[in-house]
Amino acid sequence: MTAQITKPKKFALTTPLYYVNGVPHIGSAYTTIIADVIARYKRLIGEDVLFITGTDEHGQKIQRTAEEKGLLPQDHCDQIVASFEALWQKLDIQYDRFSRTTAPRHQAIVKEFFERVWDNGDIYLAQQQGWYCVQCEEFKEKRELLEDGCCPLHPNKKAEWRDEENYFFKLSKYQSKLEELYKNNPQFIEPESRRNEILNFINQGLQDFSISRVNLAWGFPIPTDPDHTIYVWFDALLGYVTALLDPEEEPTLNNALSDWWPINLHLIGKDILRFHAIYWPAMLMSAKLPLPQKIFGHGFLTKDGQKMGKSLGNTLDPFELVDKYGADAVRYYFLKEIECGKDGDFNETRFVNILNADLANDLGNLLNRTLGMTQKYCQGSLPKMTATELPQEHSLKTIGLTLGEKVINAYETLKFNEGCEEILTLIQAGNKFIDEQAPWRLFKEGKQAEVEKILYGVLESVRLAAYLLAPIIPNLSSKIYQQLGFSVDFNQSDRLNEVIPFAHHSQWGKLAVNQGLAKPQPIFAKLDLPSEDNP
Ligand SMILES: Nc1ncnc2c1ncn2[C@@H]1O[C@H](COP(=O)(O)OP(=O)(O)OP(=O)(O)O)[C@@H](O)[C@H]1O
Ligand SMILES: [Zn+2]
Repeated sequence: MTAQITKPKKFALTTPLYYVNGVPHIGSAYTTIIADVIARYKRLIGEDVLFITGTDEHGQKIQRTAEEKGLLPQDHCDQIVASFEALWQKLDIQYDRFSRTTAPRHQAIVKEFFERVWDNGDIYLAQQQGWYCVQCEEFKEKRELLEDGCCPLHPNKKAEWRDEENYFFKLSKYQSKLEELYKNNPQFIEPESRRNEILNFINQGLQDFSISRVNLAWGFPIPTDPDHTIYVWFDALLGYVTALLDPEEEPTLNNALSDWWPINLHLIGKDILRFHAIYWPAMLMSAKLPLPQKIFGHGFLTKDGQKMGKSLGNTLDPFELVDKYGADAVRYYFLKEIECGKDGDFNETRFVNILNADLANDLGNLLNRTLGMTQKYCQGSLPKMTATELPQEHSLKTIGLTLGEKVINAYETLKFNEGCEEILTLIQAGNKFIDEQAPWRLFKEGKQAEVEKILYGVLESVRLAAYLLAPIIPNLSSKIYQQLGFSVDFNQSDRLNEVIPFAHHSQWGKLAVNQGLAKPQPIFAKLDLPSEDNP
């Protein structure tokens, strides 16, 4: 008899390909952290993951930025790309592919795709007149602009009048097909508020959009007319497809789409929703290709209510933030404190307070004090008992038994803040349990079995919390697991599900009997409040 080998499920996800008009800021980091958490979660449950990020390097915005710096566009792009890569390393982002739209093989993919759409009769030449926001690389309706003619997302940049001959894509032809798509797949655009935004927009009737520019050197030429340059967005969206090629593979659409297409999730900010939820599926329909499964548009990190952005310069330096507080702290804060989908203001005092409360006081302290007591009362090894010996009404067991399922559901639906809250409930209950049960008193009274029972329940709670938080705080979870006697590093991305199988470790009561415990060491030192609050 031959054993049946079931192949793991595949999951491909992307961040936007970020414009290289400036070094990455905390907003770019926000999307990439969320995508990394999803990728890590999917790997942990044993799925085969392809996590794509990268950079969008063409267009007027980049050409102008390079000119201002007196650099060749390609040199400018290379410099900025290096800082993106450095930031992802600093934040422990485990991406599989970094897609750059200036890669020569990307040009081959764009050309082949363009030709498909052209052959389908969906491209024509016409006059384009309108207001163009170079920062968005998008035409805007007059009514969308602020009174002074600036784009609301870029209130320091005036939209520019354009009147030129462009190639157009027949978006209007796909109106009813797109309506059908949204109707038959209510989960294609999430969250609900973003879906409604797109439904409202499409209800006004879709207009064809121009997919070429004249008088712009920095980009790929239109294959049928080299006087025109392909519109940066047409090119950029295809960067997701190029990323699917294996490193040495010949760049053809067939090769690119053979293994990982269609992509399961495009994670983006709400600023680029229309491109992904309308233009992109229509372009794919025109090329007769399957559509991605889901577009999720999260909210903005804001400063005084305004979107933080490279163009506006009202951002925070993520390098500084990580240097000061560590990668896990930054990752945790954004996932726990901001509902994925809603906007969130960043405030450093709040940041420090949350981390001190959750990671230093609740989680770190619970591990530390419980391990300390285990050293003192149980000679440093795990109480010789199993979770089945704990009564059904045990307060931590009650929470722990259903926690895994709740947290899985939170990860699957991108409700990370709810997942974190659920886990914190167990941690806080653990601290309360120790205070109430006072094992130090029981130890003095010689009630060793009771002491062991208490410590086991609490250590198991910390273990379960650490496991379920591992996609968010991989370094802290590794430290906790190691102190609990497992030789595990959650940053080891392959075979994690074999070493610490999800089906087992995500459940309550799996701490092994007789496991050797390490000496307690604080996992997260309390942070100082930023200087303006700490005179
Ligand atoms: N303030 C923000 N909050 C959340 N995500 C952001 C923010 N700013 C940028 N992003 C992420 O980056 C994507 C946009 O990338 P882009 O390279 O255009 O950055 P940008 O800083 O918004 O640039 P610019 O200010 O020039 O428009 C968004 O879709 C989102 O994924
Ligand atoms: Zn704009």
